[in-house]
Amino acid sequence: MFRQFQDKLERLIQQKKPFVLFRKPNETKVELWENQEKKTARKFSCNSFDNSTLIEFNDDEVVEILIDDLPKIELLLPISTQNEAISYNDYINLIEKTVEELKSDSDTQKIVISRIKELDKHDIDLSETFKNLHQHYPNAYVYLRYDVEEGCWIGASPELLLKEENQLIQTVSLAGTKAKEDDWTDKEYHEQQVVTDYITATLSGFTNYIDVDGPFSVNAGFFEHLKSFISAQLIDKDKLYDVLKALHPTPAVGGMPKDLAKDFIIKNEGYNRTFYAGFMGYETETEAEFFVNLRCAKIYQNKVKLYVGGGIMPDSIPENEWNETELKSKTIGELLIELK
Ligand SMILES: C=C(O[C@@H]1C=C(C(=O)O)C=C[C@H]1O)C(=O)O
Repeated sequence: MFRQFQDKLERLIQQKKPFVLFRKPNETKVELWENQEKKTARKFSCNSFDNSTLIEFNDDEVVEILIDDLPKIELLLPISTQNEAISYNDYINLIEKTVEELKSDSDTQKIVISRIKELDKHDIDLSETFKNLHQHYPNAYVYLRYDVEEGCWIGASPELLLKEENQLIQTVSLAGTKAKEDDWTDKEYHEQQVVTDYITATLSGFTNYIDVDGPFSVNAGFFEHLKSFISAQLIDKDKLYDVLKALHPTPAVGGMPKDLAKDFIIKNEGYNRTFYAGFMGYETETEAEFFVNLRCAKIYQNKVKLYVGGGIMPDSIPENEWNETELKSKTIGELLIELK
């Protein structure tokens, strides 16, 4: 399999064709997918936050190898001339504005605000970075996606959006972030409950037997989150995409209510999230699994752009929100490996 994997990767790089590599949670193998531009039972999809872009790869010759055998990945990456990072002061003002919106008589209860943090790092070793993410985040969905126009995205998502197998569906409510040494407060429990309530209400139109287990405090590398495990029985298998569409963006990455929060984000955040906080995943004849594109970065020839955000509630403190995004930026930022 190693030879096949290497040949396929080399061919795709040479032909400048898009591809995606991913390692599912708790696995030790990495899969390589291309778009064969024909209808196949195996499909990988990647959807932008605002639903304006959907990328699909159909591939019935997916190859996989052990992560330790992942060869070098040498790509000609684009150069970024645009500085998209927001300053500390501008971010504080943005959070203040968001808190005002939440306290006003508008119906918004929660809005997730995010930013780009730029790192002056070049010559990233993509293969070694991928291996590093795999080792540090065994429970995450680790991926690398390349496209000549768009460039290279890499990430380690801690958040399952939807898994389906034999009509049993699973998802999680993941929200609330704290440093390991701190204690949880009502603010985070409330923030996470908003997500759980939204997910169960959304699923109730499509499923039977909804079960919620949690919330539990879970380790996310440099910090912790609150997480509930949700499962249910899908009534009609053909409605999987309807469930996905109805869930996305959950209040874990958008806000509540969904449309008001999304409008506020698009008007005020000051940059285009593109694929950050969108979702991606695969489906085969027997199962489907989609993750929220969080803890991700775009790798350029001359820099790295990290995408980080956090849920804002009426009692959020702007400085803490900046610190939370700094902490989240370490998930990928501290694990990047430069070429020797
Ligand atoms: C928005 C992000 O993370 C989400 C927001 C969280 C929060 O507000 O506490 C926690 C987990 C994620 O659902 C991110 O990592 O960029």
